[in-house]
Amino acid sequence: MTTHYPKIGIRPTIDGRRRGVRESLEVQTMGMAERVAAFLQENLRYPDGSPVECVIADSTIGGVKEASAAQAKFSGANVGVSITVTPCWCYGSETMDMDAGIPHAVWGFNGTERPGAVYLAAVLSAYAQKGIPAFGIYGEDVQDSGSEEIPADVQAKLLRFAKSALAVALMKGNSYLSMGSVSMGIAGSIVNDQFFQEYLGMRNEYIDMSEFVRRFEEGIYDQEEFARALQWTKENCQIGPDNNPAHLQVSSEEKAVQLETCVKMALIGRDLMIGNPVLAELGFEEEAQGHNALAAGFQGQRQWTDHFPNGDFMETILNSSFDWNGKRAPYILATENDSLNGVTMLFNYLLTNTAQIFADVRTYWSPAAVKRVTGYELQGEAACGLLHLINSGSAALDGAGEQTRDGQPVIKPFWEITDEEVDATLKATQFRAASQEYFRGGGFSTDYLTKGGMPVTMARLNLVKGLGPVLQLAEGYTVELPEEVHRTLDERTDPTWPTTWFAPILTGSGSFSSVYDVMNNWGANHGAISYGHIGADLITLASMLRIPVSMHNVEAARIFRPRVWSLFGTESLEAADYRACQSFGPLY
Ligand SMILES: C[C@H](O)[C@@H](O)[C@@H](O)C(=O)CO
Ligand SMILES: [Mn+2]
Repeated sequence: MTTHYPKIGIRPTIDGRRRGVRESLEVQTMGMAERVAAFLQENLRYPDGSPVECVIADSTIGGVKEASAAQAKFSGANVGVSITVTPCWCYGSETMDMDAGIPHAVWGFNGTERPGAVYLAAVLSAYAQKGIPAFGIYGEDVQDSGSEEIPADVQAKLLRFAKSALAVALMKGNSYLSMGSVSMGIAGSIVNDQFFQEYLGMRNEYIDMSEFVRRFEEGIYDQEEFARALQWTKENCQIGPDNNPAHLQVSSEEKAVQLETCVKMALIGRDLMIGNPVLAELGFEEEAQGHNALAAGFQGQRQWTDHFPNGDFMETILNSSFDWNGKRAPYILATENDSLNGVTMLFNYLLTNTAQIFADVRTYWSPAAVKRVTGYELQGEAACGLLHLINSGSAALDGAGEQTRDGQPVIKPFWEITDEEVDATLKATQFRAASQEYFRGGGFSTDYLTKGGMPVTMARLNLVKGLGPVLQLAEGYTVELPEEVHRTLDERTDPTWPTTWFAPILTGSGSFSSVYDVMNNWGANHGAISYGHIGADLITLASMLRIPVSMHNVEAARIFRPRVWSLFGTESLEAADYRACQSFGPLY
């Protein structure tokens, strides 16, 4: 994984006319750039928790010579995001950033002394004409020329743009690693390399699951870390009751061996993704390199799980914000090698720096069906029905909701999580013998119940022949049911798997007319669930990648796409989005 993170390039553009105009604007223009840089550095962080870095052009940009000097500086500094700021008129196509491979935004100061908005409109039309979509940022209220303030509405747009643009930049050049191949015919695990290459700028790497066996047998893992990891697991991960019928339960000796295999798998899966210098010390220089994977998927079912312990422990631990080495950034690992859900998890993660829940979108429970089965009347956020999100596999432990902010359950970036929250999460989780009928090789599934009341967003990427990738998302809340109601519903499925009860927010139209409609329009068997209402960020990110959004419940006021999208129509934003994405085509 690339550790030299991409930077945000800031370009102060200016009216090139000397002998009065340019001179009078130098301080204000460069000041805008400096204040935007400081603002972004204060508010955005890279996946390792360090503040994002901005690079400001050496001079204000009044013409093409200075534009290319800025370009040269940026290309030597790994700039992956471009923000142009100006309080005044500048020469549109002469000052614009022409790098078509990165996201662009322009903030035109809303003032009266100088025409920043006129430049904004002029340069955005140049971007439109040249096929380089750019985001326009224009404050709603007029500011005085001396104002050093970044108004709240401008701040919100700068953050939404920069967060999404950094996600684009962070993906570029990294890999998705398939560990195994297609799981049980799941289309998302028929990995489409064209999609990764053209839409995400990512490479596809592949290994056969037999590589795990080779590493077990030849001892290609850090033995010291393995001993430490196993001990930590035994001390911290509670083994819950075995739910298998008596004749299928395996002995405790056999379970102990399975647990060792599960822990080894976690070490090996991580090493395959990002490499491990210790392997070089053991004489395995090639293996020490890893696959530069920012995300991965593990096939598991069936060739692996019919014989070996399942991937649940590995998937859960790697996706979580901590392990035996302490708190750390999650690794993004999809169950069943569902690469499209893996990429959705990656989007969610890069926008939030938080661990993700991977789940089957298993059951729509109507109020009537819940009432019939339990006698309970669904209420509150759940009054119109619920989705049961549950899966063997990749739900991060963080999904239990045992972290808090202002007394409310949350999922935080790893650097904000306390030791007490790690403990509470482990105490809220059981590792339960895998269902032997499904998993003949055994293993342990992660069992927790997500705390209610968390704002979350469920998203999913789909591929459609002739159309390409399409994103769908639903903002909503996690729900806490009365204990016996949960138990009755959970026991009808597989109670050894983690459950999240999800109530999407309804808008009364389209796919959000009812909870049933949300379920009925979901594109595949999985969803990626993130803490927070991040639908607007996902929409912005999708537009940068030219991925249309087929269903969402985000109000129009929060939707922020490149300005040129409005030239594809403003009456139906959804239709305009499809036309714009099709017209521009994939980013790479
Ligand atoms: C055990 C089963 O095969 C599950 O893994 C199955 O329901 C899925 O998760 C399919 O995505
Ligand atoms: Mn599944």
